[in-house]
Amino acid sequence: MSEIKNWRNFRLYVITAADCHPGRELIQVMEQTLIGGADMLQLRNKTGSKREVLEQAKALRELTSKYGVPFIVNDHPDIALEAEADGVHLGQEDMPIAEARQRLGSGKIIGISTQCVEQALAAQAAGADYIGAGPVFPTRTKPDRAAVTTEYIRQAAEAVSIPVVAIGGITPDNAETVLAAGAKRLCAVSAIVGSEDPAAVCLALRKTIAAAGGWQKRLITLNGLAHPTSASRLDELIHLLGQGEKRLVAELDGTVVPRSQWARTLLSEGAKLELVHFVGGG
Ligand SMILES: Cc1ncc(COP(=O)(O)OP(=O)(O)O)c(N)n1
Ligand SMILES: Cc1ncsc1CCOP(=O)(O)O
Ligand SMILES: [Mg+2]
Repeated sequence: MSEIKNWRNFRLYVITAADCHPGRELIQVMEQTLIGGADMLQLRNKTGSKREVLEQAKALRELTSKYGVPFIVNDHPDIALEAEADGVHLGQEDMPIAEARQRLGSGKIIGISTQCVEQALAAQAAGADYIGAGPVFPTRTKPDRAAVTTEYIRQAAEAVSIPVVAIGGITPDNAETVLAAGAKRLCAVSAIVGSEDPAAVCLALRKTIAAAGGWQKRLITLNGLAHPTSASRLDELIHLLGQGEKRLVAELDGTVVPRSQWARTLLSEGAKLELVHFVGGG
């Protein structure tokens, strides 16, 4: 089992697809997803050389570490290890779980793609840490795989106790349907990284997940009072409080956080936050 703190609370998983954003840098696009609230990232590069994948993995490792977000490498346990990723994602035709576990050790996350309940149960029994369930809808990102429909999402959510993440053709327009089928976690690729504004799409998906009750609340202390919040970052909380435009000083656990760092500052359970308005002028 993994040692990465609280990673199971993830709700919005984003996977790279460089062909969806020609002319825009991978790292910049993925940073936008983190700013929008992605809380799990995967590097998926099906065409690059191993050297290129390793370079991208190292860069994404550095980026995700800044945001405290788990980072997974698709298909390549060896690259996951070398880049110090948090884990690997494997499909039914990839390396068997037992072999990947042996290579990675117990501290890394192993995710497995599934398309039916038998595969979900087998993955759980073999020690998978989470399963991907999909494609829920037909998708050009994985064109040869038939859609499993939301019926499988319902079945998978019931069948296993490890986290299930719904994937495939998910957009802000159909997310509610997937959540209504029992998904608590969504993964989207083209709808996010192919958008002009990946942060806005992530925020829209997060809102839908939160509205479905799937966004875990943290209990923090705000100006001395208990305050349950669905915000995971300081900027998000301040926005939810309607204070975004105000002149504010934010002190988190005794340290003043400059406004430029609010988007990178995570709120953990039990955090103590003081928000003080300051009045300018003489
Ligand atoms: C979260 C998640 N779910 C499913 C997949 C697909 O993995 P796989 O079936 O091995 O197909 P490729 O992605 O390797 O083409 C995934 N990568 N991530
Ligand atoms: C990698 C993968 N595995 C199942 S569906 C899928 C692709 C999902 O991409 P999109 O969100 O663009 O449909
Ligand atoms: Mg694979």
